[in-house]
Amino acid sequence: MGIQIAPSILTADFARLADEAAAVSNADWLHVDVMDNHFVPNLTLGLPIVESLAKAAAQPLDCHLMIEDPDRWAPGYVEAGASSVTFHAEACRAPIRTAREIRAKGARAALALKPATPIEPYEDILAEFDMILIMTVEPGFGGQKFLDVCVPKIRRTRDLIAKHGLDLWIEIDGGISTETIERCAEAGADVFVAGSAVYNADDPNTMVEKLRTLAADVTTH
Ligand SMILES: O=C(CO)[C@H](O)[C@H](O)COP(=O)(O)O
Repeated sequence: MGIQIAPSILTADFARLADEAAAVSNADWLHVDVMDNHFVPNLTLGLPIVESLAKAAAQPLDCHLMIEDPDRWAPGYVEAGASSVTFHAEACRAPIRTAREIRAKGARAALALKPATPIEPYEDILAEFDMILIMTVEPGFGGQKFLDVCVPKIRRTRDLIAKHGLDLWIEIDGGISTETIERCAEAGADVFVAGSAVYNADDPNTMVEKLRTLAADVTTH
């Protein structure tokens, strides 16, 4: 699939979401951060807005659930129109069942890891997923500083995927900019979430292309 850029609408104007989606028309995905004020200390949006955005946006929706009890809610996001649904390892009670439900409904299933959560305990269930999302900030807010300490986990995840001969994408989320994207791409990431770097840029579409080029130039896997 190559390098993919997923602008996060967390930094967009929530009153103009359709226009904000159109402003990143050359992005591969629209990244939608669903926060419940329990799993993370912030509250954003839920199923009704995802359902409307799925109809209004040209890009497929990449829904990142930062919520408690994703086992209950995740399949509903596929029904609402998400093409990829990510839930957190730290919040999920039945990751295999939930991933299978997401896939059975026709979307890609992804497992997210907070910065202090290792990938190794999930090695045996990697094949249940289409993507691993590695957080490079503590989840909850846009505009935070990239955590360099997460980069070795990207490399270890890429090695585990190769060891098992799988075809998973690795998505990176948090503090991604022209300053930080190359070290993540070098380590093996291929899907890049960027909120403030894209939506605070003078021209969001130009920034999407700049990020894509920087990552593609250093990708080796
Ligand atoms: O999941 C998130 C926060 O929990 C956001 O997607 C992420 O932080 C993107 O924002 P930025 O690129 O500004 O860091």
